[in-house]
Amino acid sequence: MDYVLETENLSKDFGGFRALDQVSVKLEAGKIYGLIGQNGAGKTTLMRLAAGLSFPAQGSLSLFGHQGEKELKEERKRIGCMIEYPGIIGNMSAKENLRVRRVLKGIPNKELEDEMLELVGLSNTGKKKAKNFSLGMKQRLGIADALIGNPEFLILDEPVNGLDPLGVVEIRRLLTELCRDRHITILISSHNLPELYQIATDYIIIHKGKILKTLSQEQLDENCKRHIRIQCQETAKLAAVLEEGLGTTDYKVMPDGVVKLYDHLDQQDQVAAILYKNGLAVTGFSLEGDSLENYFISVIGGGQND
Ligand SMILES: Nc1ncnc2c1ncn2[C@@H]1O[C@H](COP(=O)(O)OP(=O)(O)OP(=O)(O)O)[C@@H](O)[C@H]1O
Repeated sequence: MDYVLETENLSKDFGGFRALDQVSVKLEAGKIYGLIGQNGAGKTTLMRLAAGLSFPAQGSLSLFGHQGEKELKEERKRIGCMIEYPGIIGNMSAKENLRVRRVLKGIPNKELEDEMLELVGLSNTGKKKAKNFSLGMKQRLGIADALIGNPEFLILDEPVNGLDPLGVVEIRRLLTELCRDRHITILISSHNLPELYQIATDYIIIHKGKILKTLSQEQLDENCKRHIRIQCQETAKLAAVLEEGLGTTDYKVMPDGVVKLYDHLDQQDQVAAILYKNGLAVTGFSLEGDSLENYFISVIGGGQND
Protein backbone atom coordinates (compact mmCIF):
# COMPACT_ATOMS: atom_id res chain seq x y z
CA MET A 1 0.00 0.00 0.00
CA ASP A 2 1.25 3.49 -0.84
CA TYR A 3 0.85 5.81 2.08
CA VAL A 4 0.41 9.54 1.62
CA LEU A 5 3.20 10.01 4.12
CA GLU A 6 5.40 7.33 5.58
CA THR A 7 8.32 7.99 7.86
CA GLU A 8 10.70 5.51 9.31
CA ASN A 9 12.88 6.31 12.29
CA LEU A 10 12.88 9.97 11.36
CA SER A 11 15.03 12.08 13.66
CA LYS A 12 15.87 15.75 13.77
CA ASP A 13 18.43 17.54 15.92
CA PHE A 14 18.84 21.20 16.73
CA GLY A 15 22.39 21.56 17.98
CA GLY A 16 22.68 18.84 20.58
CA PHE A 17 18.93 18.69 21.15
CA ARG A 18 16.89 15.85 19.61
CA ALA A 19 13.54 17.41 18.62
CA LEU A 20 12.30 14.31 16.78
CA ASP A 21 13.39 10.88 17.86
CA GLN A 22 12.96 7.91 15.51
CA VAL A 23 9.50 8.82 14.38
CA SER A 24 7.70 6.19 12.31
CA VAL A 25 4.22 7.06 11.05
CA LYS A 26 2.03 5.94 8.16
CA LEU A 27 -0.73 8.19 6.89
CA GLU A 28 -3.44 6.62 4.74
CA ALA A 29 -5.27 8.54 2.04
CA GLY A 30 -8.62 10.13 2.79
CA LYS A 31 -8.17 10.46 6.53
CA ILE A 32 -7.79 13.41 8.86
CA TYR A 33 -4.93 12.88 11.28
CA GLY A 34 -4.90 14.91 14.47
CA LEU A 35 -1.34 15.45 15.66
CA ILE A 36 -1.40 15.94 19.41
CA GLY A 37 1.42 16.98 21.69
CA GLN A 38 2.40 19.53 24.29
CA ASN A 39 4.36 22.68 23.45
CA GLY A 40 7.72 21.63 22.11
CA ALA A 41 6.68 18.00 21.51
CA GLY A 42 7.88 18.11 17.89
CA LYS A 43 4.67 18.62 15.92
CA THR A 44 5.89 21.54 13.82
CA THR A 45 9.25 19.87 13.31
CA LEU A 46 7.55 16.76 11.90
CA MET A 47 5.33 18.85 9.66
CA ARG A 48 8.27 20.90 8.39
CA LEU A 49 10.15 17.72 7.49
CA ALA A 50 7.12 16.35 5.63
CA ALA A 51 6.73 19.61 3.76
CA GLY A 52 10.41 19.74 2.81
CA LEU A 53 11.02 22.94 4.78
CA SER A 54 13.76 21.24 6.75
CA PHE A 55 15.78 18.06 6.52
CA PRO A 56 16.13 15.10 8.85
CA ALA A 57 19.30 14.07 10.64
CA GLN A 58 18.39 10.41 10.24
CA GLY A 59 15.67 8.15 8.96
CA SER A 60 13.60 8.06 5.82
CA LEU A 61 10.50 9.77 4.54
CA SER A 62 8.32 8.95 1.58
CA LEU A 63 5.39 10.75 0.03
CA PHE A 64 2.79 8.91 -2.03
CA GLY A 65 5.14 5.93 -2.06
CA HIS A 66 8.15 7.83 -3.37
CA GLN A 67 11.40 8.72 -1.69
CA GLY A 68 14.70 10.23 -2.75
CA GLU A 69 15.34 13.96 -3.04
CA LYS A 70 14.33 14.35 -6.66
CA GLU A 71 11.16 12.30 -6.32
CA LEU A 72 10.15 14.03 -3.11
CA LYS A 73 10.52 17.41 -4.79
CA GLU A 74 8.04 16.25 -7.41
CA GLU A 75 5.63 14.68 -4.90
CA ARG A 76 5.62 17.83 -2.77
CA LYS A 77 3.69 19.53 -5.57
CA ARG A 78 0.80 17.38 -4.33
CA ILE A 79 1.04 18.91 -0.86
CA GLY A 80 -0.39 22.13 0.50
CA CYS A 81 0.72 23.46 3.85
CA MET A 82 0.18 26.14 6.41
CA ILE A 83 2.87 25.77 9.00
CA GLU A 84 3.34 28.10 11.97
CA TYR A 85 1.92 31.35 10.58
CA PRO A 86 -0.14 31.79 7.44
CA GLY A 87 2.31 33.22 4.89
CA ILE A 88 0.25 36.28 4.06
CA ILE A 89 1.34 39.56 2.47
CA GLY A 90 -0.44 42.25 4.51
CA ASN A 91 -0.54 44.97 1.85
CA MET A 92 -2.34 42.77 -0.65
CA SER A 93 -5.95 41.66 -0.95
CA ALA A 94 -6.95 38.03 -0.50
CA LYS A 95 -7.06 37.51 -4.25
CA GLU A 96 -3.69 39.18 -4.81
CA ASN A 97 -2.19 36.96 -2.13
CA LEU A 98 -3.51 33.88 -3.87
CA ARG A 99 -2.22 35.16 -7.21
CA VAL A 100 1.29 35.47 -5.83
CA ARG A 101 1.13 31.92 -4.47
CA ARG A 102 -0.34 30.57 -7.71
CA VAL A 103 2.35 32.20 -9.85
CA LEU A 104 5.10 31.05 -7.46
CA LYS A 105 3.81 27.51 -7.76
CA GLY A 106 3.71 27.85 -11.55
CA ILE A 107 0.00 27.12 -11.79
CA PRO A 108 -1.53 28.69 -14.93
CA ASN A 109 -5.21 28.35 -13.98
CA LYS A 110 -6.31 31.85 -12.83
CA GLU A 111 -9.78 30.64 -11.98
CA LEU A 112 -8.39 28.76 -9.02
CA GLU A 113 -8.02 32.10 -7.18
CA ASP A 114 -11.78 32.75 -7.10
CA GLU A 115 -12.56 29.11 -6.56
CA MET A 116 -10.37 28.94 -3.43
CA LEU A 117 -11.71 32.26 -2.08
CA GLU A 118 -15.22 30.91 -2.51
CA LEU A 119 -14.26 27.65 -0.85
CA VAL A 120 -12.95 29.35 2.30
CA GLY A 121 -15.69 31.99 2.37
CA LEU A 122 -13.55 35.01 1.46
CA SER A 123 -14.96 35.86 -1.95
CA ASN A 124 -16.61 39.06 -0.71
CA THR A 125 -13.47 40.68 0.70
CA GLY A 126 -12.75 42.66 -2.50
CA LYS A 127 -9.83 45.08 -2.20
CA LYS A 128 -9.56 44.88 1.57
CA LYS A 129 -5.95 44.40 2.53
CA ALA A 130 -5.08 41.19 4.31
CA LYS A 131 -3.44 43.09 7.19
CA ASN A 132 -6.92 44.39 8.08
CA PHE A 133 -8.45 40.91 8.16
CA SER A 134 -9.61 39.34 11.39
CA LEU A 135 -7.55 36.43 12.66
CA GLY A 136 -10.16 33.98 11.39
CA MET A 137 -10.05 35.53 7.92
CA LYS A 138 -6.25 35.32 7.93
CA GLN A 139 -6.41 31.67 8.91
CA ARG A 140 -8.88 30.98 6.12
CA LEU A 141 -6.70 32.85 3.64
CA GLY A 142 -3.78 30.74 4.83
CA ILE A 143 -5.80 27.62 4.12
CA ALA A 144 -6.84 28.94 0.68
CA ASP A 145 -3.17 29.61 0.05
CA ALA A 146 -2.34 26.01 0.96
CA LEU A 147 -5.14 24.78 -1.29
CA ILE A 148 -4.25 26.76 -4.41
CA GLY A 149 -2.41 23.89 -6.10
CA ASN A 150 -5.33 21.47 -5.52
CA PRO A 151 -3.26 19.40 -3.12
CA GLU A 152 -4.05 15.82 -2.20
CA PHE A 153 -2.38 16.21 1.17
CA LEU A 154 -2.89 19.20 3.41
CA ILE A 155 -0.61 19.93 6.36
CA LEU A 156 -2.03 22.45 8.81
CA ASP A 157 -0.21 23.55 11.93
CA GLU A 158 -2.65 25.00 14.46
CA PRO A 159 -5.20 26.27 11.92
CA VAL A 160 -7.75 27.13 14.62
CA ASN A 161 -5.29 28.82 16.93
CA GLY A 162 -6.73 32.05 18.28
CA LEU A 163 -10.05 31.75 16.51
CA ASP A 164 -13.35 32.60 18.15
CA PRO A 165 -15.86 29.73 18.54
CA LEU A 166 -17.65 30.59 15.30
CA GLY A 167 -14.37 30.74 13.39
CA VAL A 168 -13.42 27.35 14.81
CA VAL A 169 -16.70 25.87 13.61
CA GLU A 170 -16.16 27.35 10.13
CA ILE A 171 -12.69 25.85 9.82
CA ARG A 172 -13.99 22.52 11.10
CA ARG A 173 -16.72 22.50 8.47
CA LEU A 174 -14.26 23.44 5.74
CA LEU A 175 -11.75 20.73 6.62
CA THR A 176 -14.39 18.06 6.97
CA GLU A 177 -15.76 19.00 3.53
CA LEU A 178 -12.31 19.03 1.95
CA CYS A 179 -11.71 15.52 3.17
CA ARG A 180 -15.18 14.24 2.29
CA ASP A 181 -15.73 15.98 -1.07
CA ARG A 182 -12.20 16.34 -2.40
CA HIS A 183 -10.70 13.30 -0.68
CA ILE A 184 -7.87 15.40 0.68
CA THR A 185 -5.78 13.74 3.37
CA ILE A 186 -5.15 16.15 6.23
CA LEU A 187 -2.53 16.28 8.95
CA ILE A 188 -3.58 18.86 11.50
CA SER A 189 -2.08 19.89 14.81
CA SER A 190 -4.08 21.61 17.50
CA HIS A 191 -4.05 22.25 21.21
CA ASN A 192 -7.82 22.45 21.08
CA LEU A 193 -8.47 18.77 21.76
CA PRO A 194 -12.28 18.92 22.02
CA GLU A 195 -12.23 20.59 18.61
CA LEU A 196 -9.74 18.16 17.14
CA TYR A 197 -11.94 15.34 18.37
CA GLN A 198 -14.71 16.61 16.12
CA ILE A 199 -12.49 16.81 13.04
CA ALA A 200 -10.03 13.93 13.14
CA THR A 201 -10.54 10.36 11.99
CA ASP A 202 -7.21 9.28 13.48
CA TYR A 203 -4.77 10.52 16.10
CA ILE A 204 -1.02 10.62 16.47
CA ILE A 205 0.25 11.39 19.95
CA ILE A 206 3.76 12.82 20.10
CA HIS A 207 5.71 13.51 23.26
CA LYS A 208 9.28 14.76 23.62
CA GLY A 209 9.96 13.96 19.98
CA LYS A 210 8.65 10.40 20.13
CA ILE A 211 5.40 8.95 18.84
CA LEU A 212 3.68 7.39 21.83
CA LYS A 213 0.50 6.28 20.16
CA THR A 214 -1.36 6.26 16.85
CA LEU A 215 -5.00 5.29 16.97
CA SER A 216 -8.24 5.59 15.05
CA GLN A 217 -11.33 7.45 16.19
CA GLU A 218 -12.98 4.09 16.93
CA GLN A 219 -10.06 3.00 19.07
CA LEU A 220 -10.12 6.31 20.86
CA ASP A 221 -13.84 6.03 21.52
CA GLU A 222 -13.26 2.55 22.82
CA ASN A 223 -10.58 3.88 25.16
CA CYS A 224 -12.64 6.90 26.18
CA LYS A 225 -15.83 5.01 26.94
CA ARG A 226 -16.07 4.88 30.71
CA HIS A 227 -15.39 1.42 32.02
CA ILE A 228 -13.88 -0.57 34.85
CA ARG A 229 -10.54 -1.87 33.65
CA ILE A 230 -9.73 -5.23 35.17
CA GLN A 231 -6.32 -6.74 34.63
CA CYS A 232 -6.19 -10.47 35.14
CA GLN A 233 -4.42 -13.36 33.43
CA GLU A 234 -7.49 -15.62 33.60
CA THR A 235 -9.70 -13.55 31.33
CA ALA A 236 -11.98 -16.48 30.35
CA LYS A 237 -12.74 -17.23 33.98
CA LEU A 238 -13.17 -13.52 34.68
CA ALA A 239 -15.69 -13.23 31.84
CA ALA A 240 -17.63 -16.18 33.23
CA VAL A 241 -17.68 -14.61 36.69
CA LEU A 242 -18.95 -11.30 35.28
CA GLU A 243 -21.77 -13.08 33.45
CA GLU A 244 -22.76 -15.44 36.23
CA GLY A 245 -21.90 -13.35 39.27
CA LEU A 246 -23.00 -9.93 38.02
CA GLY A 247 -25.43 -10.95 35.30
CA THR A 248 -23.79 -8.70 32.71
CA THR A 249 -22.62 -9.21 29.14
CA ASP A 250 -21.59 -5.56 28.72
CA TYR A 251 -17.85 -6.20 28.81
CA LYS A 252 -15.01 -6.70 26.36
CA VAL A 253 -12.01 -9.02 26.64
CA MET A 254 -8.92 -7.25 25.33
CA PRO A 255 -5.91 -9.14 23.93
CA ASP A 256 -3.53 -8.05 26.70
CA GLY A 257 -5.11 -9.70 29.74
CA VAL A 258 -7.52 -6.84 30.28
CA VAL A 259 -11.28 -6.95 30.55
CA LYS A 260 -13.29 -3.76 30.19
CA LEU A 261 -16.57 -3.73 32.04
CA TYR A 262 -18.96 -1.04 30.84
CA ASP A 263 -21.65 -1.29 33.48
CA HIS A 264 -21.66 -1.51 37.29
CA LEU A 265 -19.53 1.66 37.20
CA ASP A 266 -21.11 2.85 40.44
CA GLN A 267 -20.78 -0.54 42.11
CA GLN A 268 -17.06 -1.07 42.01
CA ASP A 269 -17.02 -2.54 45.52
CA GLN A 270 -19.56 -5.17 44.49
CA VAL A 271 -17.55 -6.04 41.36
CA ALA A 272 -14.29 -6.29 43.31
CA ALA A 273 -15.94 -8.45 45.97
CA ILE A 274 -17.24 -10.94 43.41
CA LEU A 275 -13.86 -11.21 41.71
CA TYR A 276 -12.22 -11.80 45.07
CA LYS A 277 -14.85 -14.35 46.11
CA ASN A 278 -14.18 -16.35 42.93
CA GLY A 279 -10.46 -16.46 43.62
CA LEU A 280 -9.39 -14.39 40.61
CA ALA A 281 -5.85 -12.98 40.78
CA VAL A 282 -6.62 -9.39 39.77
CA THR A 283 -3.50 -7.28 39.18
CA GLY A 284 -5.25 -4.06 38.15
CA PHE A 285 -8.64 -2.56 38.86
CA SER A 286 -9.49 1.02 37.89
CA LEU A 287 -12.20 3.26 36.49
CA GLU A 288 -11.07 4.59 33.13
CA GLY A 289 -12.22 6.43 30.04
CA ASP A 290 -13.31 10.00 29.40
CA SER A 291 -12.34 12.78 27.02
CA LEU A 292 -9.58 12.95 24.41
CA GLU A 293 -7.87 15.38 26.77
CA ASN A 294 -7.80 12.89 29.65
CA TYR A 295 -6.80 10.10 27.32
CA PHE A 296 -3.91 12.21 26.01
CA ILE A 297 -2.80 13.01 29.56
CA SER A 298 -2.94 9.33 30.52
CA VAL A 299 -0.81 8.38 27.49
CA ILE A 300 1.90 10.98 28.02
CA GLY A 301 1.75 10.52 31.78
CA GLY A 302 2.19 6.78 31.43
CA GLY A 303 4.97 7.15 28.86
CA GLN A 304 3.59 4.20 26.91
CA ASN A 305 5.50 3.23 23.85
CA ASP A 306 3.31 1.14 21.61
N1 LIG B 1 15.04 26.07 14.60
C1 LIG B 1 15.14 25.56 15.83
N2 LIG B 1 16.26 25.72 16.56
C2 LIG B 1 16.40 25.18 17.80
N3 LIG B 1 15.43 24.47 18.40
C3 LIG B 1 14.29 24.27 17.73
C4 LIG B 1 14.08 24.80 16.42
N4 LIG B 1 12.84 24.44 16.00
C5 LIG B 1 12.31 23.71 17.01
N5 LIG B 1 13.17 23.61 18.03
C6 LIG B 1 12.95 22.88 19.29
O1 LIG B 1 12.47 21.58 18.98
C7 LIG B 1 11.45 21.20 19.88
C8 LIG B 1 10.20 20.85 19.11
O2 LIG B 1 9.68 22.05 18.57
P1 LIG B 1 8.34 22.09 17.72
O3 LIG B 1 8.18 23.50 17.24
O4 LIG B 1 8.38 21.03 16.70
O5 LIG B 1 7.25 21.74 18.81
P2 LIG B 1 5.68 21.80 18.71
O6 LIG B 1 5.18 20.46 19.15
O7 LIG B 1 5.26 22.26 17.36
O8 LIG B 1 5.31 22.86 19.82
P3 LIG B 1 4.16 24.00 19.83
O9 LIG B 1 2.90 23.30 20.20
O10 LIG B 1 4.65 24.91 20.93
O11 LIG B 1 4.13 24.65 18.50
C9 LIG B 1 11.28 22.35 20.87
O12 LIG B 1 12.00 22.09 22.03
C10 LIG B 1 11.86 23.53 20.12
O13 LIG B 1 12.38 24.47 21.02
